[in-house]
Amino acid sequence: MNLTFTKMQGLGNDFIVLDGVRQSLQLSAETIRKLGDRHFGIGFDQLLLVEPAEREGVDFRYRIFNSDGGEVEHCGNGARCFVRFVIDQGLTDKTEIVVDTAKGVIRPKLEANGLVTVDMGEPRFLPDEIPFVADADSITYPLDVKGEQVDISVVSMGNPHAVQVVENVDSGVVERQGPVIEHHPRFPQRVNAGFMQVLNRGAVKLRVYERGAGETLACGTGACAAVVAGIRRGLLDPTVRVTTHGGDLTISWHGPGTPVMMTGPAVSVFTGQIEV
Ligand SMILES: N[C@H](CCC[C@H](N)C(=O)O)C(=O)O
Repeated sequence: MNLTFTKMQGLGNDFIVLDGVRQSLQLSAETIRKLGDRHFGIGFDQLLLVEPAEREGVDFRYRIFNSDGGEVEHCGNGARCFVRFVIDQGLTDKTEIVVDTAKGVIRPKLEANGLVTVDMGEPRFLPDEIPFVADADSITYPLDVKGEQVDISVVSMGNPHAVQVVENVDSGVVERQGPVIEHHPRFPQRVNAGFMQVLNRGAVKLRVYERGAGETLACGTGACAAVVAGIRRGLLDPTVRVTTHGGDLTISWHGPGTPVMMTGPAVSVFTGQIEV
């Protein structure tokens, strides 16, 4: 089958986006892994599949697959690229879109300045909601990382995140601890491992070693989880600039019962075709 795809990126977190509205697509995990291979395939962190809405009041459905072939619940940078894609492809004439994802409904909006703002939904914290193995709910949890004792916060944005506050994100801690935390036995569905360096109450640096993809240049849900964790720890104000290796995101959260809001860029790189 000849597959048309659009290569996109949000702060260097890169995707291929497929139109599952005008064509019916069923891709196996093996095909997704092959497409995601940066040497033998196209290469991406995640594959985004745009599908027709399945119910009233929703414009589209959007599915997300990591480069390891696994389907996941949510992707923040991907949500921004999704909006850019459906508008560029003429699949909608709206600029504010209601989208069904595996984690629930999100509402991305293309702003007049070309950036995209996404209502990322409410964060969840209870261990069972992550999922994370713990005896009780807490702001932080001690975690043994192959002999290193660290304190993490756990946050679900629909997908699981373990967030640490570190002195220096570029000290080697991401390379050393990221893969170990991703596969830590206390995370039954694995986890995205975030490392946050607090610069001041309105600015952080963040690196994320992602579940099923390894370290990415930026992680939207990871930025949301990190800001929420920092606010709950009393370290951050409600609106924060998150600086990643791929660039800056603006994240806002006003406490329990409110959604996390994310604003950032979305860029189409090229469109191509490939035989699958
Ligand atoms: N890069 C995505 C996160 C993908 C999440 C995926 N790595 C997982 O949850 O397994 C983002 O911008 O939010």
